[in-house]
Amino acid sequence: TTTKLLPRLIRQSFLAVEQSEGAGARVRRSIGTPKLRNFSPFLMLDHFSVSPGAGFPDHPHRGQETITYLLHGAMEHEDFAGNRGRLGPGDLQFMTAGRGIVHAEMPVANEDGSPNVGLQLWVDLPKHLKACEPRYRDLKAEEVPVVQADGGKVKVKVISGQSHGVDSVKDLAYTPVWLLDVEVKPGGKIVQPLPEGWNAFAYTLQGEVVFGEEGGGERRVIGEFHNVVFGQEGQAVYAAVDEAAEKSARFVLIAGTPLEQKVVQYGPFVLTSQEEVYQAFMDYQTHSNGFERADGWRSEIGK
Ligand SMILES: Nc1ccc(F)c(C(=O)c2c[nH]c3ncc(Cl)cc23)c1F
Ligand SMILES: [Fe+3]
Repeated sequence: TTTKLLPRLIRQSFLAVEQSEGAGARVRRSIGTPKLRNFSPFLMLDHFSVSPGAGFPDHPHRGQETITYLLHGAMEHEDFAGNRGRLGPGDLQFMTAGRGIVHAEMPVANEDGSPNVGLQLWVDLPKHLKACEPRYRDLKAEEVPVVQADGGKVKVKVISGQSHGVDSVKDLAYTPVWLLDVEVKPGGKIVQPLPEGWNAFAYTLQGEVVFGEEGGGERRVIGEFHNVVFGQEGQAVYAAVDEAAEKSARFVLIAGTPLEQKVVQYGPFVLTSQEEVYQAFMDYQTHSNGFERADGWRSEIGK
């Protein structure tokens, strides 16, 4: 007999509302708005849509990690250290800004003129790593293990963490984070254990998902572009798709260790005190303490 896993209960769920960001880009921000702050280690989640002519031209980061996941199309990135690359469909980039990065993130034209769509998650860095050297970890779509379950009705891309006994590639981000991309066909269901005590949420990308345990506590039917925040108690997230649903559902399930530290944020500068945020702003203006290479630098792609 398999021991039944205690369900994580839903703390809140809400629709992510579209807003402008960068230069002409559109994002559905579901973490980093008044609806959901103080959700350590998560600082921001943007579901972005961007076409050529728009983008995220030259801008700085300090004190956080960004995880960019391309869902459709491609994005180019270029930073002040000469790093340059392209993320295609299903690819990810784990960028540790640490003491300072200045870069641009711009869309690539798609033949059919469709926008480039993806997720960018900002994760707080532990205080002792906020001044670390910047680092990139690229994860190509083909490096992401995929596991099937529930007779093929469930498919999980194990981007980071573990699902149904399959482990992801290791050591992608400094702050421990699980990132699972889950697709459930009509009539399918999944019980996904998550590390106990971690903060966890789901963001729905397509279709309708029923979160909550059958015959157990509360169950909620969630449509697309919603953020579902789970309580820290419990061992697993229960999700299912109605047998009669017209199409499969897809959501990312994300969990991370809460960091016991203050979050003081001014845009892309995320530190633990007001003084350090002021210092970040000054360093960026004076090209100091990690922003030296910003002096006179302009990206090719962000022009
Ligand atoms: N104004 C402003 C200030 C600081 C930033 F970091 C950004 C920024 O780069 C992004 C914010 N959401 C994003 N989603 C996806 C991607 Cl690829 C980039 C971003 C930005 F736009
Ligand atoms: Fe950026």
